Amino acid sequence: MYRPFLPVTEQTPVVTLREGNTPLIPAPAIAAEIGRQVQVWVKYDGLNPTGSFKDRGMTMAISKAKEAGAKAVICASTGNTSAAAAAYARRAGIRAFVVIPDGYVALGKLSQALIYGAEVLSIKGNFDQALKIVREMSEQYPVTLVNSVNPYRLEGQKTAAFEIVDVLGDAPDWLCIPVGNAGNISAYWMGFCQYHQADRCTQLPRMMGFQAAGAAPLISGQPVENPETLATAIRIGNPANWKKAIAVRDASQGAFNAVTDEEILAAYRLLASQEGIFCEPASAASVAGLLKVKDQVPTGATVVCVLTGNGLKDPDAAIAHSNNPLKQCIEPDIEAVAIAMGF
Ligand SMILES: N[C@@H](CCOP(=O)(O)O)C(=O)O
Repeated sequence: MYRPFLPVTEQTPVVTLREGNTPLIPAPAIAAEIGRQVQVWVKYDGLNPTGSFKDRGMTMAISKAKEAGAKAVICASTGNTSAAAAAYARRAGIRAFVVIPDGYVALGKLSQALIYGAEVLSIKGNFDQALKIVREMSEQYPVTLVNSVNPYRLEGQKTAAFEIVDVLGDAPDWLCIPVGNAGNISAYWMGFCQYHQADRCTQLPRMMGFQAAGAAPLISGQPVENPETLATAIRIGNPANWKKAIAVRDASQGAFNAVTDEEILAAYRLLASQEGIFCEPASAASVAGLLKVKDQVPTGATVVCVLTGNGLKDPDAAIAHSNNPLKQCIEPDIEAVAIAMGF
């Protein structure tokens, strides 16, 4: 459907798992927190084949790598990129190497990379150090880099913007999005701009980017040497797409803000308990950010919050931060269960 907007030809061996076409879901509970007839939607990209938005970019990056004859791909990852790279490389019959920060990749993501057959190397360092290594590796060895510095990644990821316009009939007034390595905000903007040029929408959104307070280089203006946040997907201190993201913010008259881990967790719980939507913690930064700046939302505005990854990616976070304690060790009879249920 979006082929005319993508750099593919008849010769491109398209490697796909039928990614994209994810739901744009109304979020009335979040809208009620803001009031003033503001409409809030969430773009739930956690419903992609490997559970995150990375699949949109990886179908393009791996297809183009295969077209160019690559035999191996490499990425640094906080988890989602590694899962997507591993799955699409397997589908293409290409080797995948992933370099991850030891101890900071959520369980679901690590298990995905392993079961898809990636060769996983965990370093005693953070994501920024891992990215530096894989960039150098791709310059010195026959491996194609599939992080978001690969331009085909952003080409694929821009399709999420097309889908939003196709559902809403126009671009939203605001797009709220988590910012880690800052590729996705750049991809969305490219998508909105291309659709605008093609007369598919009449306006462009303000791009509102949100980083975790402990990993907020785009807000402080300085790289963060030791980024820290429970939102491990955006635990990045020196984003590869830094300059692009600043250009997007300025061109869209948008803004970047930081949200604390407590604000992220409050939004994470709100999404699950009020909207029935289970995303990973980093995804909830978009909603946490919207709620933080809610007084700035124009009356009657349409706002889309991007939810980048599925909650099942990080089951430890859900168990640790749920308000609902597990009622354990109940005797196996109906009376004991009824009492535990409060009847
Ligand atoms: N959160 C990311 C970090 C790498 O981002 P990328 O978009 O440059 O691949 C991940 O999932 O690894």
